[in-house]
Amino acid sequence: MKLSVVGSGYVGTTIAACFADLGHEVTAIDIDQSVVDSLNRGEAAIHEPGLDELLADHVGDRLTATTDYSAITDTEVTFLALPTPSNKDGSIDTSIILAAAEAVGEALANKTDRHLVVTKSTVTPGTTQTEIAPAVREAAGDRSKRISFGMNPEFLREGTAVDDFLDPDKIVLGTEAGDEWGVDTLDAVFAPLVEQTGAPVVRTGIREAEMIKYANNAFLATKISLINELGNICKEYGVDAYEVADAVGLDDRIGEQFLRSGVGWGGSCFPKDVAAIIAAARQQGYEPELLSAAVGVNDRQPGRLVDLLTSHVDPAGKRIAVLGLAFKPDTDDIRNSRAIPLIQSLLDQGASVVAYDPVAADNMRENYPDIEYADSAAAALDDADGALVVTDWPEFADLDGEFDEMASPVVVDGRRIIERRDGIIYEGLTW
Ligand SMILES: NC(=O)C1=CN([C@@H]2O[C@H](COP(=O)(O)OP(=O)(O)OC[C@H]3O[C@@H](n4cnc5c(N)ncnc54)[C@H](O)[C@@H]3O)[C@@H](O)[C@H]2O)C=CC1
Ligand SMILES: O=C(O)[C@H]1O[C@H](OP(=O)(O)OP(=O)(O)OC[C@H]2O[C@@H](n3ccc(=O)[nH]c3=O)[C@H](O)[C@@H]2O)[C@H](O)[C@@H](O)[C@@H]1O
Repeated sequence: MKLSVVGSGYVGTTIAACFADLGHEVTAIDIDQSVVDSLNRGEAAIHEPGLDELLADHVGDRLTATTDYSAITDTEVTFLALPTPSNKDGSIDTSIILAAAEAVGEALANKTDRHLVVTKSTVTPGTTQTEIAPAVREAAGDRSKRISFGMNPEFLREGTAVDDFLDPDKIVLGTEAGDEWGVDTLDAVFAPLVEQTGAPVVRTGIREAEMIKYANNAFLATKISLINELGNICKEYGVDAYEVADAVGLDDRIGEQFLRSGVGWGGSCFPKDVAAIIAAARQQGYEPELLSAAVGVNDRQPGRLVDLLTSHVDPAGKRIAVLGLAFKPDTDDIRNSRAIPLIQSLLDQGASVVAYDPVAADNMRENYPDIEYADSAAAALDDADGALVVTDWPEFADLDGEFDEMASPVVVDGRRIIERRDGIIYEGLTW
């Protein structure tokens, strides 16, 4: 099939490359010329394992990128993979996706055949039908009756995006009631993936599909906050939260995943999506107490990490190493990284911060141009009076003699990645 994907960020680039890999002909559309140029060279503008290999296989053949929306008219289905950032009150800002929807509608005004527009972005229940569809339809004018709408939430994780997309736990396809053509068309897009993986397909309504995405992320974020709360209690007792979580996770009803306690959840989605569903619930007149508490626990964890450091060393005027800047390993994404409140708190207390991350330093430099960025964990630790471990990059597990070079070897681990060892003062956040 011929598909177009509007927005070539983490989700758009991944799904465009994966759809091409599944045999579809894909046109990626982005407003940013440099993103388009980079894609057409076969290079992703983002760091995501396996993506460049897929691009190398398919760019110039089944995958091309352009800034020209008119390319949509030559495709059957358009996926909208645009950002849906937070407004101040936590609700989603739909201005970017609506601008794209309008541009899609303008292009479709020149198409005679039927077309399916699918929301891939995370949007609160009702957004596709009450905002996106009207924006497309108004711009498409007379042709608007030939346009169907769908919602296909994305569950991929950054760092494992390609594997997650090509081996999903589930595929959720939301369409409008009675729109058989829409159902069949969306089914056809995913048929090669279903054939390849046997993944279960959930066929549902558009609002249900929108809500499933929020329920999924709210559940996972709350699960982490719950294990963090329990971990904080474990720390008070001197009990190892990881031993507790390992045992608790053996209960099939709980499951072993997402029970790693520590400095909390960051990234572009959990914070934004939990805030959005809280705001949306409030708009409906419901006050979601548990989700607000999950955010509260998460917001508190970085402060607890700094408190553990200050219980051993006063950061004022001291050189403090921050190991890990990305919100999780295998990505250069620093959006809502726990490193941000940590660095800020250290600077507020007068510390001289030296940060290290294998791939995310350049992104953090935009937020904090004036702190020192080391080329290696060893260089960051050299002569440091304390170290905070923020991201569980596997290379940190190999650190050993590097700690001997610290001026005062206080290591506070927010991710359980460093081994407790002789010669260092080691504090785990929840163990
Ligand atoms: N990042 C992730 O892991 C996941 C994100 N999502 C959701 O997917 C959506 C997209 O997120 P990301 O891919 O992370 O965003 P992103 O910020 O990485 O990429 C967005 C892209 O859209 C482009 N763009 C902006 N305005 C445009 C326009 N009018 N026309 C064409 N292109 C335009 C930008 O230049 C950028 O390349 C969001 O709703 C997010 O919540 C869902 C699952 C996973
Ligand atoms: O909607 C999204 O964008 C995506 O959000 C998350 O994916 P992602 O944010 O890429 O990363 P995760 O692996 O879920 O980690 C999120 C945060 O939780 C933290 N985390 C994760 C697991 C855990 O046990 N403990 C923990 O603190 C990570 O360090 C990270 O800061 C979801 O896992 C994806 O299913 C979803 O598609």
